[in-house]
Amino acid sequence: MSDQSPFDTDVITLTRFVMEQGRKAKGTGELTQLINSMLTAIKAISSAVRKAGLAHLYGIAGTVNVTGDQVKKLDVLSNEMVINMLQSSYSTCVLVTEENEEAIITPKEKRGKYIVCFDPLDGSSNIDCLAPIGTIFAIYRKVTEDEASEKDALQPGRNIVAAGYALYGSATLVALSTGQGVNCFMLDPAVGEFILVEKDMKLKKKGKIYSTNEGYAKYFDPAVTEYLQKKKFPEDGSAPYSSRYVGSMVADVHRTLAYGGIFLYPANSKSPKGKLRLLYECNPIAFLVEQAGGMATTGTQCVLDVKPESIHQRVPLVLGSKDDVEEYLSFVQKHQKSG
Ligand SMILES: O=P(O)(O)OC[C@H]1O[C@](O)(COP(=O)(O)O)[C@@H](O)[C@@H]1O
Ligand SMILES: [Mg+2]
Ligand SMILES: [Mg+2]
Ligand SMILES: [Mg+2]
Repeated sequence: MSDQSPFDTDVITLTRFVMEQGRKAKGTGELTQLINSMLTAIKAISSAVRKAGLAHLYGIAGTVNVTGDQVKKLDVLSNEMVINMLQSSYSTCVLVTEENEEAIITPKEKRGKYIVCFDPLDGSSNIDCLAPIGTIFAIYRKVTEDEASEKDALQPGRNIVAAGYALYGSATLVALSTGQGVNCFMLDPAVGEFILVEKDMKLKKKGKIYSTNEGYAKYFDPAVTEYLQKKKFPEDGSAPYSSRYVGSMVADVHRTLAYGGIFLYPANSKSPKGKLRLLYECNPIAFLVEQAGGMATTGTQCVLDVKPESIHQRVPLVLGSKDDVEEYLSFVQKHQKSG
């Protein structure tokens, strides 16, 4: 059929893409099953997000989660959806989610070899104002013969087998990497499939946008303050950077991947470890950013090299275009030297 036809009869869906990658890796198909189950949850969350206002799904659920976040109704619904879809894929043994204090051990009869750390709904503070929100996940292989436990999830991000995020924005997009670059797929609601829209996405070496919540400027470390000052008042005659901040990590990260630049959620005097959680926000996102040729650092080491100590631990996060992150690190080093 000519490629001028309006209907692609050989469309690359995410399901097909994952099966082909699994076949190439001569895998058992378990990872394919797992990712496809994650996609089912994402499609269901996308549908719920888009009718939340009509289905009275806005607002708070009335509880606070283990990291002190006020839990929204969509947080709870998304969390249950992901847990149920993943456990019924017969490919998981341990789940870690932002919304459960303890790790969830898959019932023996449904157990597989993968651990999934996920943020079922990212950007909860933006739900009721219709700003973009997302879902984030990282998949690891169980590496010990011990009985499945929370310890299986305490692996450095370098061990990630696959990671991705869904962005519920003007369209629903999934960015996924299984270690061979980042591919982006857009949901075609008419077909209910994610269609490949961008192969092997690469971050620009340097951008023109910085993204951070400047409401914390009073609490910023001097290195952050000086770095941001240089972005606003460059002394080399270059144009100042633009500032963009959605307040949903997935939205701010996807814009950084698409346009280049730098996203910062650093430590500050109020939050000495920053706010974002290592296992289900920083690690999966850092994996994708590195796969797209960018950098993701805590300020003192690559995010993916951090050895996790607890499942909800926070780390400072600065990520984006290599030149921008390296420039930021030069300010951190300068202030470390001057003590
Ligand atoms: O409001 P702040 O302090 O700028 O924090 C915004 C950050 O908090 C988050 O909403 C935290 O994620 P959750 O919504 O999943 O708890 C991130 O998506 C976002 O980057
Ligand atoms: Mg939260
Ligand atoms: Mg989040
Ligand atoms: Mg969340």
